[in-house]
Amino acid sequence: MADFQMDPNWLCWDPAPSTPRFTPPPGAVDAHCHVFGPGDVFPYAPERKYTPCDASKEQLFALRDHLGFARNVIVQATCHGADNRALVDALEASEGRARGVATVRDTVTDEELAALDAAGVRGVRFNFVRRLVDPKPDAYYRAIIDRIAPLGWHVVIYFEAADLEERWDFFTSLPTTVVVDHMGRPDVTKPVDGPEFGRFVRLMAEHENVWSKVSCPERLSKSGPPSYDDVVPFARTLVERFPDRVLWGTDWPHPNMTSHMPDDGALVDIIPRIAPSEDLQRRLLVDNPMRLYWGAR
Ligand SMILES: O=C(O)/C=C(\CC(=O)C(=O)O)C(=O)O
Repeated sequence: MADFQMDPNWLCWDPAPSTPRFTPPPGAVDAHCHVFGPGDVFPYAPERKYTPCDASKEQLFALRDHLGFARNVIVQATCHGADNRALVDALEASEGRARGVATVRDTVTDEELAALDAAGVRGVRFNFVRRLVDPKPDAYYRAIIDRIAPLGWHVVIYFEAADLEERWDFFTSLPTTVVVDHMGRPDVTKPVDGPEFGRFVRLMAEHENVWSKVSCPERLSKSGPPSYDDVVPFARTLVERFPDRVLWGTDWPHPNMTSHMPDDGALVDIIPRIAPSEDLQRRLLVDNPMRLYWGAR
């Protein structure tokens, strides 16, 4: 039995989040969350850059119900590397109420891809954040795309704002639907109509296959909890400009937070501030994730 110790000073998820004042529409999807271990059942990957606090599927599903959501999209995190067993276990236990985004290597077999697909995986994640992974050359990712595109899967990319200029040609050449995590991690102390976020808006404006998760105010904010006021204009800009290509997620269990651990109920209460009408809320929380993760391929 593996005996994992979470990193020193690791902030564990909030065991008693508040009940949100905002009621998500029926069928709402938390489209960005993770399961971690438990490490003694699903060991963390040897190549990981952090060892988290365990966060099980049962705990995720309890949070889903507490926050008033119907479904989850569970995203493979780097602490599990390309070992998707914890993810698949959660998908299979979800009774069809969860879909997954996996991490695979370029050596993945067709049988492995078919098994992931049968479990409910609908995309792969490419992570370019250097504190989490050692990014690979573009050709490595292209080889994977050639394998997953026939399945109708999409690609989730996670990068820092500075990477967008450097990898622009690669990101804009991807042939599948591309979902960007956490709005491309803008520096929210810069103006929402300035050149840095302008580049991200241009990415979405010029490339209709690019979607964004309007998630992670707790990671991006400098003004802090519970209202995360400085992040709201960035997320709202994307929701209003691209209402059919945005997704929202809790990011539970909030790995690698160092400033504070968010109250998941307070995160849900930000939704009506970034999606002010019922129509925008329904597209963000129901229509868009259902089309991408539960729709016909
Ligand atoms: O949970 C997230 O989306 C963000 C993460 C963790 C992560 O992406 C990973 O481990 O794969 C982060 O910024 O540390």
